[in-house]
Amino acid sequence: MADATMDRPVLRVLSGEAISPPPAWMMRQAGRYLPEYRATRAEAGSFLDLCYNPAFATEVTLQPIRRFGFEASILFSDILVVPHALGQDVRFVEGEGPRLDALEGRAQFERLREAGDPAIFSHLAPVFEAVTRIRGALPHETTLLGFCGAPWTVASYMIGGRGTPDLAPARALAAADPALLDALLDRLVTVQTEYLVRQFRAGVDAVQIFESHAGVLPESPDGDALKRFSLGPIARMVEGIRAQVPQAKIIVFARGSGLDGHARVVPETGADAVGVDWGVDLAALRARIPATTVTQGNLHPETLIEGGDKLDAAVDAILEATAGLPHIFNLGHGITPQTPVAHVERMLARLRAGR
Ligand SMILES: Cc1c2[nH]c(c1CCC(=O)O)Cc1[nH]c(c(CCC(=O)O)c1C)Cc1[nH]c(c(CCC(=O)O)c1C)Cc1[nH]c(c(C)c1CCC(=O)O)C2
Repeated sequence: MADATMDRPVLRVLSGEAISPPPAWMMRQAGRYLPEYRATRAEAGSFLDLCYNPAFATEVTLQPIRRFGFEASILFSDILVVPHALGQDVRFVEGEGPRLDALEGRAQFERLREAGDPAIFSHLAPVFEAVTRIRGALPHETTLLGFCGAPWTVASYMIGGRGTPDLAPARALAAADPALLDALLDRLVTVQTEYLVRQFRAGVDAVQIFESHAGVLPESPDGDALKRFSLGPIARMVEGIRAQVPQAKIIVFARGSGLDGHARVVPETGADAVGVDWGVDLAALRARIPATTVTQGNLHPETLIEGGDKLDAAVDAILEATAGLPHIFNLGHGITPQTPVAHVERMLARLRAGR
């Protein structure tokens, strides 16, 4: 492990080292903007068939590494395989996104698998198999990232049955039956702690926890909803993972939590790095947090679509805001299907110009 850490630039940054230019990867780097992804996806069948087939999942994970030589590779899967493993029906509707059988109250909660049910991890076995294959196929110096969704983000999909802009169903359940929401969050903390531990045992070098819905939370009686519903449950996962994998490197991406929320991520969760969304002023965040804190991300996915001089300037601004500081280059949210591949190449050329 110690040797691999020294050889893998992303792991070195996660240990606190500033590298210039910073190592790079992109959220959703295996996805529909790549023709080779669309071809494999067509061959695999449905999106979930792709996720649960270790050979196909390995192939699409490696595609962006072959094409662009990113310094990190992220396991190809989805945050919603966990509700699926808990026994909830999950489908991906073409052009519309995920659909789950909404968890509206106690009756549906009682039907979910209990945290200790071995069927949960036999359902997820193809994910661990994919991790081991990917690690075996990646260049030695490429960091392999595992991931899962944060408890609140996953719970909001389980309750709403789909992505909704205001998360009204999840917030309504929180108001009507707060104990039920707590029970659901607890189950997700327990199951996903073990899920990430098993990803480490299968071969990932680090993990990212995606709190995509940190910007929309229920009311909390103590006025600190971010702690109660998001950072608190994530902190319990971080502690649980480290109890079993002491050297585990963990990135937390709390999208929509604002400058204050981003500044709280590392101190309040114990994570090694904070993922920065595109809405946050990176220079202002860096001025607020200790120089030793590791940051990642921030490039607006729309700027990548736009390309040209604006893209160059945005890359330069990120380099300037993080000069001499530990930073991993990334977007501030996932790359979208309409992004031209040539713009990704331009972004990397600008970034690597000084190398
Ligand atoms: C909220 C969320 C989901 N999934 C994920 C999140 C958190 C990050 C974020 O906020 O975007 C995380 C995710 N989803 C996917 C990955 C794979 C690794 C990667 O390359 O980043 C990761 C890390 C593949 C995917 N997950 C999905 C796709 C597109 C599906 C396809 O190929 O048809 C991919 C490549 C589908 C998905 N999955 C999800 C949604 C809302 C959608 C539909 C949106 C869309 O269609 O782009 C749930």
